[in-house]
Amino acid sequence: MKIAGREEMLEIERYAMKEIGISGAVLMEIAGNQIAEEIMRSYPDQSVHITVLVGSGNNGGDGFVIARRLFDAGYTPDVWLLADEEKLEGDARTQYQIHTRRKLSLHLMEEGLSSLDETLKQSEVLVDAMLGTGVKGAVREPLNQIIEQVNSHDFHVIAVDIPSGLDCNTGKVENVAVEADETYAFTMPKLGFFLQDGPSVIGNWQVKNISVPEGLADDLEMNLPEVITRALATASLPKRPQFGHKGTFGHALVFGGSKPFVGAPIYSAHTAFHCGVGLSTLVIPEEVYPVIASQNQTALVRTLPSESGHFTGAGVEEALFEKVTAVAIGPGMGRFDQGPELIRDIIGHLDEQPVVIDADGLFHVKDQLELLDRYKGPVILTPHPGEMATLTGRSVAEVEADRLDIAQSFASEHNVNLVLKGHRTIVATPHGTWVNPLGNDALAKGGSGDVLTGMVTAFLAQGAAPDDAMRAAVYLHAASGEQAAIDCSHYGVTPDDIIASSRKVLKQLEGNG
Ligand SMILES: NC(=O)C1=CN([C@@H]2O[C@H](COP(=O)(O)OP(=O)(O)OC[C@H]3O[C@@H](n4cnc5c(N)ncnc54)[C@H](O)[C@@H]3O)[C@@H](O)[C@H]2O)[C@@H](O)CC1
Ligand SMILES: [K+]
Repeated sequence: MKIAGREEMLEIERYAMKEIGISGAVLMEIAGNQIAEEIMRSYPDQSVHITVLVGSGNNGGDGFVIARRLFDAGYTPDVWLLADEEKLEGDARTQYQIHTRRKLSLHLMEEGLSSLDETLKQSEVLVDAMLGTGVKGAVREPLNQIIEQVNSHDFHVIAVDIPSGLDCNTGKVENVAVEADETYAFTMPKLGFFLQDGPSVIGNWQVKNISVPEGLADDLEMNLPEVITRALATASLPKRPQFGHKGTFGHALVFGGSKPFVGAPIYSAHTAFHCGVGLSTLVIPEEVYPVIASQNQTALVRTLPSESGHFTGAGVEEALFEKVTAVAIGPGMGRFDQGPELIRDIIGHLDEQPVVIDADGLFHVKDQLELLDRYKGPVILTPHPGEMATLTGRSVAEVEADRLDIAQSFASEHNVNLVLKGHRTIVATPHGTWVNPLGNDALAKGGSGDVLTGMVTAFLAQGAAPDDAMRAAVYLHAASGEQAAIDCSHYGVTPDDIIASSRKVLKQLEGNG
């Protein structure tokens, strides 16, 4: 499922109209019909009090269609035109004329905001057709006040295409936006659904096909980001030959650990094991061996010389003699003077196997990014926004405000594969971008990132291509967090619960495949 920004959506719709020949009025009719049908399905009782708020642009035009279809089906919605009727243009004007010529009831702004508030107080369902993809900047008077009124009421809010006030491209809410329970997006979800404030205002979202198939984006040679759907995540999992032996399923190696962080590498190595690798090996500083050995049952363990609880940088060659098929560097590694050299040394000794760099591994690599482009095998980086800020020399706020572009350009510039973690995690390669639609607060805990590293490394070790491994891992990780929150509460989820839930989720995905 592709994701569009404002300009791409306009170009695709223009193409559908001009080159394919479906008129804007037809598109609007289909769009409005689709949402009216959803409302009628959810609310079969025609006495339900529905209010439709209609704005001045084409989003408002959709609102007129929804209202007309509801009237036709025996409902009696309150329809409010929140714009000067003289200024309506194009298809929206046509819909307004159909509405008034049909003598369907319509409230105008002259009736006053207090009268509108009276209507809102009695409403059970609110259809938000005020502003769509065309919103620019902060919402102006009086719509900003109306949106605040809408948000203060407790009815079911259905947003047409996008909640009014949410920026389609950036996901930013400048001053105010409708807080929707349901958003029905036409043709494709919009970028803003996944960025900044978007996830907190869109509610549950669904795409409605209005006879503009997303495939038109390919005709126009657009390289759009895609949603990691359940089907895509399933298809991205490595295939498992039924008669394979443990050598078939790869060997994951996790370089990490230090005196303050003994749990991190264990989480990564255990996760790899739970996600299908034949063998999982921990490479740790020898001083932490007793603690790690006492907590670890699944992974093989190798130790390297250490000093003050960290690797000294010596002995890398010995740790890599196994038939390793993927390497993770960083979980719990900490910061120490020899870190950059250690990373160089590990990468220098690898034989084109995929390498995942996370946590302080990213800190040690930040001043030698050329190393990544030079390496002949695939490189996967899994930064959270703070680590991404370190890698790019920006502030966390700058990274968060421009996640998608920053991830895309970093991946292309350094020829790496990137998982930019966050509430809606982004996967970027030099060739494509994907957005994970899942994830919750249960994942926001120390150790959760180490689990994700273990998942990516596991799938790479089993032979998945980097984009497949990243998509499968971020989806599995987030779905496991959601599952764990159901089983253990949002407060109580630990990394071990995420690992345990990942088996449930993998079982469901296996069943789908
Ligand atoms: N283009 C098409 O073919 C189709 C468009 N559709 C609908 O059209 C929408 C886009 O329509 P438009 O491009 O007309 O734009 P919108 O209807 O989203 O908004 C444009 C109107 O909002 C006003 N406006 C913009 N920024 C504002 C602000 N900050 N404060 C207050 N008012 C503001 C503008 O003056 C303009 O009148 C989509 O979201 C979708 O709902 C659908 O009907 C399907 C077909
Ligand atoms: K809207």
